[in-house]
Amino acid sequence: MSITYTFPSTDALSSGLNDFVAKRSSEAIADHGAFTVAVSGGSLPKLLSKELRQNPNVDFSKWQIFWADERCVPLDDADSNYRELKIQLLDTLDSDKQPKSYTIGAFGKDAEKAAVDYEQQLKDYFKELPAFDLILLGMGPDGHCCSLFPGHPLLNETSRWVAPITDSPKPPPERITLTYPVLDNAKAVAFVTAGEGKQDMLQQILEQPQLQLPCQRVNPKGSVFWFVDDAAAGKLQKQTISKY
Ligand SMILES: O=C1O[C@H](COP(=O)(O)O)[C@@H](O)[C@H](O)[C@H]1O
Repeated sequence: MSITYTFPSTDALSSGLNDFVAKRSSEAIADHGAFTVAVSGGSLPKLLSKELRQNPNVDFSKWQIFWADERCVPLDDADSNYRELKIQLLDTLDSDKQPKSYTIGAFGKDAEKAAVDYEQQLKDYFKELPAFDLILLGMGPDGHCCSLFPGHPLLNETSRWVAPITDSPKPPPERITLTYPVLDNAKAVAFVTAGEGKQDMLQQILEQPQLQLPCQRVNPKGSVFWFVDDAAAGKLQKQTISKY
């Protein structure tokens, strides 16, 4: 099942996302004592954190945060997906509210070593194929999500949970990414995208399923949600959209 929610502005989008994530977090913590979430980079950390960081009802200390993809750079590098979430969310939380963050190891540009190490971190926590409570994904202007790019052989990876990529068309070239076996085993996946620059790609992804772009190939056991602003939704047919 896929549901698309649109919002009149990016502030309203952040607000809707805050409600949604807070509810998912509370339900997961009530059910099994933790909220396992995989977070993307790009524009997502800012859209996610704007309201969420001030939400007193979210028990961040029970969050287990993994990254949907990460660039093979130091954690304090401007390209680090971890760094962006740290700035937008983690640094704003009190020390007793800090989540557990599972960051990429320090292997320089060695994406293979980083992927093996990150998969082991997932295995140590989940013991079996991860069933994330929520995976939060962005949508690149070419339809990529995580570091799964159109036409790339990694789209066909079926055994690794975390794969290396050394030829990412978007810099930096060396990255690691969750693979479809993990994405498709999630309890819920939420795509978040905003801005007029995403209009054409969003229309293709939601209304031209035959294209089989990376975002369209995400087919989890749980539901898929799209959180988009009106600017990005400008070319969608009305029946594609639901009210939040
Ligand atoms: O490189 C990446 O890009 C995508 C999309 O980013 P956006 O800025 O267009 O939202 C992001 O989801 C991914 O995590 C990141 O590594």
